[in-house]
Amino acid sequence: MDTRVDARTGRGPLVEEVRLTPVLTADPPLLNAHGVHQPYAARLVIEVVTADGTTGVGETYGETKYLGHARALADALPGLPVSDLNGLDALAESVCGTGKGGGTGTGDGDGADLGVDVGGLRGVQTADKLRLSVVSGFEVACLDALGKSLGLPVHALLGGRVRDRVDYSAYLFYRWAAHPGTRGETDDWGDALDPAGVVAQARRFADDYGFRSFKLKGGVFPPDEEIAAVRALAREFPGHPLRLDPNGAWSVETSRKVESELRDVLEYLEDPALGTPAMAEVAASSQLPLATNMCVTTVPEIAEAFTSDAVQIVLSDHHYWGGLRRTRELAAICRAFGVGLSMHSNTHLGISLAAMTHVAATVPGLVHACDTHYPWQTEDVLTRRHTFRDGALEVSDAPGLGVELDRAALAALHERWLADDGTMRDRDDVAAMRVARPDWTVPRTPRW
Ligand SMILES: O=C([O-])C(=O)C[C@H](O)[C@@H](O)C(=O)[O-]
Ligand SMILES: [Mg+2]
Repeated sequence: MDTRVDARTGRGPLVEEVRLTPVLTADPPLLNAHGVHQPYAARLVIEVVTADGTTGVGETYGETKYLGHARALADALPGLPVSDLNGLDALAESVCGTGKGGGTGTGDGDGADLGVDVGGLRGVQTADKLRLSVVSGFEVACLDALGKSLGLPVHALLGGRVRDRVDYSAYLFYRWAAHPGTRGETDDWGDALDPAGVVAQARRFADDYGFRSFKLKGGVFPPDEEIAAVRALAREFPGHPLRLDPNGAWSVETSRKVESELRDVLEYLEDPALGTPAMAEVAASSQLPLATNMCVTTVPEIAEAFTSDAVQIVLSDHHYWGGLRRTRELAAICRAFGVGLSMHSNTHLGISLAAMTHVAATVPGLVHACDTHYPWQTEDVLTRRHTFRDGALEVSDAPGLGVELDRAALAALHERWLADDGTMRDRDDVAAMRVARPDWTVPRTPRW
């Protein structure tokens, strides 16, 4: 019997089993407004096995607070048709909670606002966003399984690709050569702590991967030093799209000063100031577009930000927006308001990069290269790493995501997670900074 599609219901095969594998993947000592990356970052690999013997893979954040929801959803999912993605959303609401008191499972189900996530780097943390971040990994795994089952690539399930390649930008970080303390892997990038170091890093990104757009993670040094670094990049790469992102570390006044000094070389300025009202003040006098992955990260934040013209580009992230279909919904809302769309990235593995590439391939009018941390990740759970050519990834037409799990690599990264005493399982850039600077505390905002 053909179990791919049920002739009576028109639905895909039923989910039989869900496997969750939390992992710790090596992360370099990348600096940001809050501190430094820990030596290892937690990710969760989700496998959905269906009745026709297909396995789909997805990936999302792996911190402890995500795992509780993921376990509840994994227990509830068997029996649902893998094509029933609206059913997946509803199921997640019932087992994880909605932020409106509707939850019966591990979700806290009350009080939408849980504060900010990882020191605010991922924006506000609400009960809904937590659930959506978990759902995103399951949705990708279901789409991968369904695509494999039907012999179709994920982009086809989203309506089909409108481009053959997706452009990515080089994500430049101030960084140390090695992690302080006793833990962590080493790499051969060396440090980058001044304009010359930033330019050398960008040169390597350009030579090795062909990236043409460059984003510098700022908010690390006083603004004048970061302005000098961007100026140095503009001299080395004249005419290339450049971005600077201090993660809201500047006051409105400082943001305006930086904007006026860099408006001739930047493509956009990303989250110069914290929160929609401050962004709107900066935007009012800015000749540069402002981009965000901090003040617009949930649907309820859209109306104020768009109607006050606080942001001109939203950096979507399918993890916290709730998956690939919701990313396309966000894209439609952005189009309606004349707001641009591109993509944000945290530390992630190749499964998420494949998912980002599939959805990006289907979004019309994607004119800005997407962010990705992937080149910083020396480890992966795939049998074949993604290869950037001319700063872009080819859109795969293989069934599903077009990636294959490397079970030995997955097991090794899971072993590391099991062996960890808990310090690396929850991202804490402030604690990681304290290893080098015991007096380090959460920087006040705005810092400059
Ligand atoms: O604002 C951004 O682009 C990010 O939040 C990306 C990452 O979180 C980045 O800041 C990091 O990992 O340090
Ligand atoms: Mg950002």
